[in-house]
Amino acid sequence: MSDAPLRLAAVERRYRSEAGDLPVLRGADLDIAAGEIVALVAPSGTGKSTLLHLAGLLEKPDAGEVFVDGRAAGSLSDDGRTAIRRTTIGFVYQFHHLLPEFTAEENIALPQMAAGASRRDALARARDLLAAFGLTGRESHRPGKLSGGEQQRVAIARALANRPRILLADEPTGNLDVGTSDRVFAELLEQVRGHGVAALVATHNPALARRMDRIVTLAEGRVVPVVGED
Ligand SMILES: Nc1ncnc2c1ncn2[C@@H]1O[C@H](COP(=O)(O)OP(=O)(O)OP(=O)(O)O)[C@@H](O)[C@H]1O
Repeated sequence: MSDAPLRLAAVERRYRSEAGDLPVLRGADLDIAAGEIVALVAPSGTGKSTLLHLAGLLEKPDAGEVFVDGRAAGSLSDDGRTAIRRTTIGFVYQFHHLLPEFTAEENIALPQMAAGASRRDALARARDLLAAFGLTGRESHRPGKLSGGEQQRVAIARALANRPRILLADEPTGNLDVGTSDRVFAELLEQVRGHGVAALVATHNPALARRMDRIVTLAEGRVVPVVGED
């Protein structure tokens, strides 16, 4: 039995439509160790979002199993899955989904409070994370008063707020210029390595992918390694 924070074993997912069945994942296997960051680089439509949704317990596989810290997600109730999503998994979406009526620090504090932290502790951690991502001075800004890149950094900080065991990200630095993207990614790496997070990052950016521990792609519904060309 693997003790990897995240393990997908023989996962299958197909979508049904009037045109027939579309098998997207057909026996996908993936293990991510604590402190390991894996790049998922695959053409559009091959199933990256589907894989991230299954890993994040947002969808259930048609066959196979997702293990979080060795526990089979299929054996959990809906409440149990929600609890794991809240406390164990951090998500960074392509479109950040920050709450517009709350400030940057509140956006990072709220998931901590939902997981049981006091408002005071949650805000203190929010400020630390904002500082780590270069956003000191922006704590009280609402998302509408932040640039796209700043909003994305707040979203990354929010994903890390509950010290997740697993981080799932879809183009986490997509809106950032090269210099900012480098710095934000360096901080993300430090958080992942320093806190033993298992991270899966979908990206179309080959330079970013090369900075991760390994690169995988999707081929015929399976996860396959990409061997470096240099
Ligand atoms: N809810 C759904 N119902 C029917 N088909 C779906 C559904 N979700 C995804 N698909 C189809 O499944 C395939 C994989 O979709 P997915 O979003 O996982 O791809 P992706 O690799 O993330 O693509 P992109 O890089 O464009 O975001 C696509 O052909 C898509 O049209």
